Amino acid sequence: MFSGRVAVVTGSAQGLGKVFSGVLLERGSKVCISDVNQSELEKTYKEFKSKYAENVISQQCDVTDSEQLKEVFRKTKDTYGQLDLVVNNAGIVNEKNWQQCIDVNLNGTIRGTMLGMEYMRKDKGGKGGLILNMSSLAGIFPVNYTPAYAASKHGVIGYTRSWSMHPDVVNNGVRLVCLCPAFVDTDMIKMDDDSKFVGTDLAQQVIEKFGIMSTDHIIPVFVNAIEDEENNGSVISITLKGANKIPLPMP
Ligand SMILES: NC(=O)C1=CN([C@@H]2O[C@H](COP(=O)(O)OP(=O)(O)OC[C@H]3O[C@@H](n4cnc5c(N)ncnc54)[C@H](O)[C@@H]3O)[C@@H](O)[C@H]2O)C=CC1
Ligand SMILES: CCCCCC(=O)/C=C/C=C\C=C\C=C\[C@@H](O)[C@@H](O)CCCC(=O)O
Repeated sequence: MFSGRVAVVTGSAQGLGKVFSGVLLERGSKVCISDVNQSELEKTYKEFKSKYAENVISQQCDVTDSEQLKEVFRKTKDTYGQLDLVVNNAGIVNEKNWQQCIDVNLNGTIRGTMLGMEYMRKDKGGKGGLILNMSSLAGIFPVNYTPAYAASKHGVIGYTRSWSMHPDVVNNGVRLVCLCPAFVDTDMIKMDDDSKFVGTDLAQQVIEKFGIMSTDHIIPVFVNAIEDEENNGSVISITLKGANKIPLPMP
């Protein structure tokens, strides 16, 4: 299932993207890691390269820049000859610069999804594959201290679910899944920047309510989404209590 498969993971210099890339490499996949943060990307690349040799390549990429993202896909296909998995993981929280928040989280995911379909659809020369989009519990619940972030993550769910129901996509072997974790122990949830939230105290209260998961807690759900080839269109919440498929709301 993993051995010999080829993946692109955005925002993979650190945090969940780095963990996901490590999981794929450990299981024998080939991975193109990419991130806007060149210095962190370089460090992660060196770390992975020493363990996984030619199974890892790296390409700096800001997901708000279509040409840079296209280059990630081009380089991956040129190097490994195929593409089987796209993890649209790059994300930020920034309520002051809400435009950037939407552009990275939602538009970046849309760009990566469109490229993923272009490279993996059977009618376009691909072999089918999985597009795994990172949403959040903030894509399911309203979040009063991060409205733009919540909007971006609600958008990721709507976008992913919509394509997963398109016959041209389903019939050409591409499936799409959304992961929606609660708080995970990465730099994203650090209270280190006033521009992140509208009300750090409100954020703290909700973090206390949900608790903080280790990145390890997300791995089995990530692995299962890849292994379960019947899984298309799922939106999976992940909290300390476990993982659940969120049913479609009925009007
Ligand atoms: N940490 C958490 O509590 C949760 C995180 N998520 C989502 O998981 C994903 C990963 O987040 P974390 O690892 O927690 O955060 P993180 O802050 O540790 O990592 C995010 C990575 O994305 C990169 N990035 C930011 N802007 C970018 C851009 N324009 N282009 C390319 N890369 C860019 C960063 O440089 C960083 O390496 C995000 O989409 C986030 O919204 C979802 C739910 C909970
Ligand atoms: C603080 C960093 C945010 C970015 C990381 C992230 O995506 C984490 C999100 C985690 C969970 C958010 C959930 C918020 C829910 C509440 O706003 C509330 O509406 C839930 C009410 C549920 C209930 O009443 O039981």
